[in-house]
Amino acid sequence: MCGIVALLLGDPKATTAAIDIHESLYYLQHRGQDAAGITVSQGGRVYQAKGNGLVSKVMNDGARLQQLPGNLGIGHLRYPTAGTSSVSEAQPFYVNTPFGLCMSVNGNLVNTEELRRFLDVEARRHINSDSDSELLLNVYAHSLTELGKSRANSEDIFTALRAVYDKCQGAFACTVMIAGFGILGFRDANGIRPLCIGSRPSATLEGATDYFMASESVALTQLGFSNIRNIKPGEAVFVQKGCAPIFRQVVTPRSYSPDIFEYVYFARPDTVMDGISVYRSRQNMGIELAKTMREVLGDKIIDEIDVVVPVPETSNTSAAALAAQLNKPYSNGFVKNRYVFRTFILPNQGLRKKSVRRKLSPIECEFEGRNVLLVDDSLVRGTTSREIVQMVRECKAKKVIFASCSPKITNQHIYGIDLADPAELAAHGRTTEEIAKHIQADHLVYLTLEGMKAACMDAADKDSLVEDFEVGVFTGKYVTGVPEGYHEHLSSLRKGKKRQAEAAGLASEGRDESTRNAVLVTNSGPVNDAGPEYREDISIHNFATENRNHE
Ligand SMILES: O=P(O)(O)OC[C@H]1O[C@H](OP(=O)(O)OP(=O)(O)O)[C@H](O)[C@@H]1O
Ligand SMILES: NC(=O)CC[C@H](N)C(=O)O
Ligand SMILES: [Mg+2]
Repeated sequence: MCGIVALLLGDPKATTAAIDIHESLYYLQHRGQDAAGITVSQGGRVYQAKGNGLVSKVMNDGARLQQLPGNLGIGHLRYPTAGTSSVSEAQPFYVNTPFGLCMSVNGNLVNTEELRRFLDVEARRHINSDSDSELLLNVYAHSLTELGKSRANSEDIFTALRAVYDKCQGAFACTVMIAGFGILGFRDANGIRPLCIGSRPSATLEGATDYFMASESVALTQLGFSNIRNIKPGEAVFVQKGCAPIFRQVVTPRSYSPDIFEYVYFARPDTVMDGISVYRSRQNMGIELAKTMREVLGDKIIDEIDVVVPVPETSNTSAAALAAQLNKPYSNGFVKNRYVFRTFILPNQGLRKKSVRRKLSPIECEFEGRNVLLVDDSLVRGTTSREIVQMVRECKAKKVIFASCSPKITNQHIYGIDLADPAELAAHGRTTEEIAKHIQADHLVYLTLEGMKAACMDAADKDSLVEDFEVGVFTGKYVTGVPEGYHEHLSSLRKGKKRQAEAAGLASEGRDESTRNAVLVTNSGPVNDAGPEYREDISIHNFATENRNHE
């Protein structure tokens, strides 16, 4: 679930867009820890720095910003869902034809094979990586080229987008920079992935306005932007140098169904997404979960609970509300190591496992001799819950009850969160009792899907247009539908990649990710690194290009 941004400074002489973009990426780091990148433009020339790692590492604590002059630009934080973790798939992507186009994508496409064939055979564009985002950029670039203009106007920018909506199936929110011209943002026709825009007065040119787009409102508010407006499903916004933004409904919206996973896990609590406060939605989930627990477990078991403990960090908000609703003491019984990041979005299972203990440690006296209720936002592979329950038992708790703010996760997430092969999900083929046994809890309670949806809807402000939520991970029904054989295709890609990694001896658990190469690309397109690729899941092999015969 990547983070994307775009900025246009109102002062045409300004050169500091990269400084603000860099700053904003710190507020979105939780959306992707694998790679980061910034691309800016000055006088029509494109400058770019990207690589594997956190923003601070890639930008060398800001030292690289000196090489990034410009008054407009885009940024990206990557959490891979397609292709590999290779640095050649770090974003933004750049293509020189037409006009110098750069793109940052949050999302995932489900018809990549078809797009690859189209780009190879019909559009005759070379694709240099396994990333689905590179495909999306090239579909747009091809469509813009087909207009046959040597200079584009804002109308052309929107017209060319129609092909993206026609051809690309899946979920996407994108920011684009057209070198020296302006910034563009657009969102899929169901509004699955988020994007918003805001403005602030220019600090250096009186009367001028800066415009900024980002995945989450927190990045805007922290940088002094206000008048925040969500881009609607199927809508685009273009901000040309020196002009006010133009909003355009490119295609008819199919629905307004944001991904519910943003609210339960992904987004920061200080974000308001599509008119719904993430913080309030999590509080409501806690309240709903308390009610469900009473229904499922009965008063006796609830009365015996001595303490409610969140599994930091995302569940803190829900757990506090749940404790208040049950009238039970709340304790921060786990200490979160502030130097360890999100474990779920780490790229392999060995790292995830190791990270849980490194990240969370129990305060023994908060558990000893007590009936403990542990609350987490989600139970996906069960990596966290198994370790945590074990730790609480080591602290001599009397009883361990586990409660999840999400319903059972039984299906793949196909729109930008790399959940796992369904067979790796804790709930795969198991009843609730069997899952409780698997994580060694005495009882396990899940929030219902209706409860979770209601919790989010009840947190909506009066202007929110959200109609429903994308909940395919819980139901197996996805708002866009998927091409026939897609799940089997994903599964065989995963297996192939795993076999490849094992054969190369690279699948060892807990391998140090810092051995990956990082490069600084300035004013250039995607570059293939020679570094090891040992991500254990999806890799899409570029058969089309490989088999191309020029004779
Ligand atoms: O069942 P699992 O496969 O372990 O996945 C679920 C866990 O992963 C996430 O935590 P994470 O450490 O990523 O982030 P957080 O600090 O925001 O809670 C999530 O909040 C759950 O705790
Ligand atoms: N999490 C995301 O939004 C991923 C974007 C894109 N599919 C990639 O793998 O790079
Ligand atoms: Mg967590």
